[in-house]
Amino acid sequence: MTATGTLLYMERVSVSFDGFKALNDLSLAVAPGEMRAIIGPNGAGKTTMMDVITGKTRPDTGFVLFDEVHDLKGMDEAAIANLGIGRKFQKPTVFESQSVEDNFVLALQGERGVWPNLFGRPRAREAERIEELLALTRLAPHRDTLAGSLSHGQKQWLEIGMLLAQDPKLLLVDEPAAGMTDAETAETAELLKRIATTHSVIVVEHDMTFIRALGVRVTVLHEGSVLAEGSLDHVSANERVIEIYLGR
Ligand SMILES: Nc1ncnc2c1ncn2[C@@H]1O[C@H](COP(=O)(O)OP(=O)(O)OP(=O)(O)O)[C@@H](O)[C@H]1O
Repeated sequence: MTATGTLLYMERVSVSFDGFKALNDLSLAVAPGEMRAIIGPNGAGKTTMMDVITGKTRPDTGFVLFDEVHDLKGMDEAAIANLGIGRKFQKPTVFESQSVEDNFVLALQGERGVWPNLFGRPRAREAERIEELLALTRLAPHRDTLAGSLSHGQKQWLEIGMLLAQDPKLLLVDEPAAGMTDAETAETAELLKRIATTHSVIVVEHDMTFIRALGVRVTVLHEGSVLAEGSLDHVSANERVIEIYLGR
């Protein structure tokens, strides 16, 4: 593998916790404009991998390069976020007492504080971006609804939209379908597919119906390394993948 032409490039990354290797020589490359699904049994290292990319955990060894030139290993979480890496954690964290639209206003104007945001008139470009985000997330009919009154699925879509307000080059999404109804899960797959037309996305998920709906390249992690990679059909036919999933 080489870093040329990649947006994210990890080479032989290892992370140990008290001698236990959560990541063990992990190598992974994601291309610009690619959506990649990461699967693997509990404890495979999926969360640790996301923590390394976002600077929450420092690798003991290996390279992590963003956009070919930025060495993420030496950067803190804020600097990595500023490079254009956004992360959506499993639990939604929206401003429950604000409307959907005002959540987008706050996300767009993040650093400037709440008062000018909510009481000043949004400028033309901001108003346009809000309409785009409402359309993308299909939340336009709920623009005046308080975020706290949304369904679990709608809150997740709102938060994903809020992350996009910062226009990250790479969006990391952690188990978006957890706790969702089947209809919400299908809608979430469609949302990520729309997002992936203009952003790179890495999504960690256990729900195979959701992974199939995404229709993207899948990386299977096991014991901190890549066990298999390819289409869902390709990795599902792999003997070792079948063994670890069926516990044989
Ligand atoms: N801070 C930590 N200290 C000690 N061990 C840790 C720490 N973080 C993770 N681990 C261990 O590292 C291994 C990998 O954990 P990780 O959370 O990355 O797996 P995962 O694939 O995300 O699992 P899950 O699907 O259950 O979320 C696990 O055995 C876990 O117990």
